[in-house]
Amino acid sequence: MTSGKINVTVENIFPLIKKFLYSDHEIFLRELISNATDATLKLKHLTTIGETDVEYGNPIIEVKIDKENKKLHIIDQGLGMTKEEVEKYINQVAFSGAEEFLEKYKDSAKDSGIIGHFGLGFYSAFMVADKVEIFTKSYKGEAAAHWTCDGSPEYTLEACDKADRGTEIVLHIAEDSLEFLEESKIRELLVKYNKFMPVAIKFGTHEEGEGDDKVEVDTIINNPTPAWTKQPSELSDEDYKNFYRELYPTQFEEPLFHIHLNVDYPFNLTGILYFPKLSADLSMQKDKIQLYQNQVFVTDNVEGIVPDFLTMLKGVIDSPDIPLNVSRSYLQADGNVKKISNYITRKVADKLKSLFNENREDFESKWNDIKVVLEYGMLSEEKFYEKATSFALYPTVDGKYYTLEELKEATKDVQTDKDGNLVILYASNKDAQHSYITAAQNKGYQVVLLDSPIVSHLIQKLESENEKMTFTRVDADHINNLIKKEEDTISRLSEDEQKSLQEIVENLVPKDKYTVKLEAMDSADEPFILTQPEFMRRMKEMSQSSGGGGMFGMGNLPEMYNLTINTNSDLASNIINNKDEATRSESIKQAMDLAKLSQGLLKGEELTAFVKRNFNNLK
Ligand SMILES: Nc1ncnc2c1ncn2[C@@H]1O[C@H](COP(=O)(O)OP(=O)(O)OP(=O)(O)O)[C@@H](O)[C@H]1O
Repeated sequence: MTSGKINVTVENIFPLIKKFLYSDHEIFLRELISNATDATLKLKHLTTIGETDVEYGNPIIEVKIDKENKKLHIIDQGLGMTKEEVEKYINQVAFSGAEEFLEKYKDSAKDSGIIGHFGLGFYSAFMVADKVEIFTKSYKGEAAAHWTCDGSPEYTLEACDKADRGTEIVLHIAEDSLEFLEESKIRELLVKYNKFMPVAIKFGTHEEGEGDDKVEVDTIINNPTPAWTKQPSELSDEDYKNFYRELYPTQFEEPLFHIHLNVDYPFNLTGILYFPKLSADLSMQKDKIQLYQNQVFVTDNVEGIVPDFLTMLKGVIDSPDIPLNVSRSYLQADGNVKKISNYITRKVADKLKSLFNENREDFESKWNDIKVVLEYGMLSEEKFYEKATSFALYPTVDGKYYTLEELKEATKDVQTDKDGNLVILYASNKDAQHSYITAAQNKGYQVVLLDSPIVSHLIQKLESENEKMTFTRVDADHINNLIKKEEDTISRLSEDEQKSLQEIVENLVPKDKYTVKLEAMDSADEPFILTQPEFMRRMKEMSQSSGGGGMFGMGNLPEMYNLTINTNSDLASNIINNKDEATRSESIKQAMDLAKLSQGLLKGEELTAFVKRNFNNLK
């Protein structure tokens, strides 16, 4: 028997490990199963390259709870360790055997999927155990070894009579960590971290079959070959959908489509991303993208790794090239991570483009479910904006879908104003802006429906990228003024009459809310029209959706409206010709209320008074 001191510079490293190594104590199980997986895959590798002729067979890893004795066992059938190796790999903390193995078998081991490289994983066992034992027998056939350590730097190492190849780690669970002896807790951790690890993991048994045929079989908690580890050519649409269900068993909605990521140079990354149907409440997206390293779950916080606008997607990414245990700001500065993020953006854009090209009708039918993500991407990632010009869609209120180029082509003849600007008309709400939409359609204009929350920002961007093109909401002005053409209708009222009409109305409506304008329009057009100018409204919307105090301090701007009076309407003539001030005021009030009503602005007390007054008039 040997005994000695574990070779560390700090006298007692274990309290430190316990406190600081990982804030999450539960990851000890992930670390130990990773070691067991590594040991198994290393043996597989050695048999593949003919270094050993031991029978590899069908090895599994077993996790066993011994509640009575407060022990947790992790047993593998991997390559095991000789006494010297325990000495070297376990006693020399922070000397990682995985790295040495990879160094030695550099070229051939690259694709073997070996996980460990920090060299502290094993010691995370002391976060939950006050004593740890290792029983291990090397594939080399030497006598088995038994190592014991009670959390102080002293250990013992002696021979033992373990007969089978492999390693058994026994954790004597500490009093403050007894939860790790609960079956439900261990199952939860296995499912969280090891659901897709590459070696089968047994946790308990269950019965299968009926009656006399009933047999007890091992319960394997993982799928060692998840879809993302396969080639896209091996997978059908149904396989991708099944994998989605495997990832999110409580999710009933099917994904809209998937993107298979697969690259090994200049960094290694595999994965499958899914476009989910987004719920209206984006903050509700609770099933997030999961990050794995060689099939070991790491985190579902992929901020900084996946571009912001894609964090609403679901699925997995697996990359050994993402540095872990580092701060998020470091991540963002890491060159590899930036490349990974760019690659993901590009793949997503390419996939969208091919979906658009291959089946445009289908793509159009999905547009409403994906547009928020894409529009957000166009705003936040310049590269994505460039690619998206070929597939971003602008649906009209009557269900036609145009790309921006097609929209320009379809509208340029009728919607170019006298200064040569193409005016794209849009609505944000089909019902609320119904009368304006109809008026525009009657003129032969196309009205696109842009109703995502960030639309004001998007059209600002589109205007700055496209010369001589502006967006105007259908209700931003009277139909005749939306697209200013060179045609002046003659006014029925003389200049003097117009002046006095303006004065009469201005005296009756609050000046700080309404700007009164006279306009000679078709006599059949509405006599009083309220509109909110595009610029004012858009600035207000943008400052609201940017949060905080608002862009340019415009968050608190009062609502300002243009009140346009149609000087060719009968009502305008009546007001001028009516010399009785009381009835004149009454008809102006009535007209004002009707104009407000059509904008949805007549509310509360005003609405009650309006309804009452009109009923009275019917008496
Ligand atoms: N179950 C096991 N079977 C065989 N060797 C093992 C086993 N567990 C640990 N070892 C050996 O001990 C070494 C140290 O393990 P440890 O977990 O501390 O570091 P690592 O796995 O190399 O890196 P990481 O910190 O990323 O886990 C391993 O590299 C391996 O050589």
